[in-house]
Amino acid sequence: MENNEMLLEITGLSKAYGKKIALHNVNLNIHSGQIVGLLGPNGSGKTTLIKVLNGLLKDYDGDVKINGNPIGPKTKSIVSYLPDEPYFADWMHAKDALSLFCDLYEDFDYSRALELMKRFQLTEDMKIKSMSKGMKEKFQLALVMSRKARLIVLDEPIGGVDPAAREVILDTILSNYREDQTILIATHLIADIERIFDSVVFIKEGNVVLDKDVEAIRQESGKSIDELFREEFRC
Ligand SMILES: Nc1ncnc2c1ncn2[C@@H]1O[C@H](COP(=O)(O)OP(=O)(O)OP(=O)(O)O)[C@@H](O)[C@H]1O
Repeated sequence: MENNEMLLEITGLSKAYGKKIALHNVNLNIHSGQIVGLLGPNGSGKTTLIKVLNGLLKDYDGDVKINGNPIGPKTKSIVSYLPDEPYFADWMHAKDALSLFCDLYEDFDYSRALELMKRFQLTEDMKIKSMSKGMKEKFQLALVMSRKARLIVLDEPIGGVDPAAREVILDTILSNYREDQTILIATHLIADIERIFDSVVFIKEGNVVLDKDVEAIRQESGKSIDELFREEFRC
């Protein structure tokens, strides 16, 4: 589905927390219309990179542009972010969170959110507090995927759901993204998710060590992404 427009341009990105270097001179370009896996072991810098893209971390070195704009209000309005933990208050009902998204994001498509919720067997009158971990994940994913954002960033989107529900979620991601969108997915569940990746980025101790098309990897190495990852990161 890739089109040639460059959506994300990262040049010389470095970020340290005190003495700890989390990202080291990262260079990365990502085109529109792809699903990209951001893969690396614990502490390799994935969340730090995601936070930079979302405008949540500002004190970094280097240059980051999304759709030609430096990180700021313009990019925030075109990035839809699923964090790896629940972010709605327990007192809310699903319909309150839907209204919140409607107020916050001009590009939010309410009817699409309802469609996705239906697919996930969730209803507007459900209370967030009474949802299981997996139900909360599905609900948040339905909201995040219902923005017509250019970049959708999903941090561990299927960590809390059972294997059957994982398949439904992956099919939903595949069938709901458009050509002008890019989806960046950080995950440890590589074997489960790799079927939907167009390309992958391996990150190791803050460095990008691989940035490649999945088809090329499979053809050149004869390996799955999961196998390649295990080889690269074996201790
Ligand atoms: N707020 C912080 N203060 C200090 N160090 C931090 C902070 N956040 C992250 N780090 C450090 O930066 C490095 C990268 O962390 P990051 O959370 O980006 O990794 P990650 O790849 O997302 O890990 P995981 O897969 O476990 O979520 C780690 O060494 C981590 O300890």
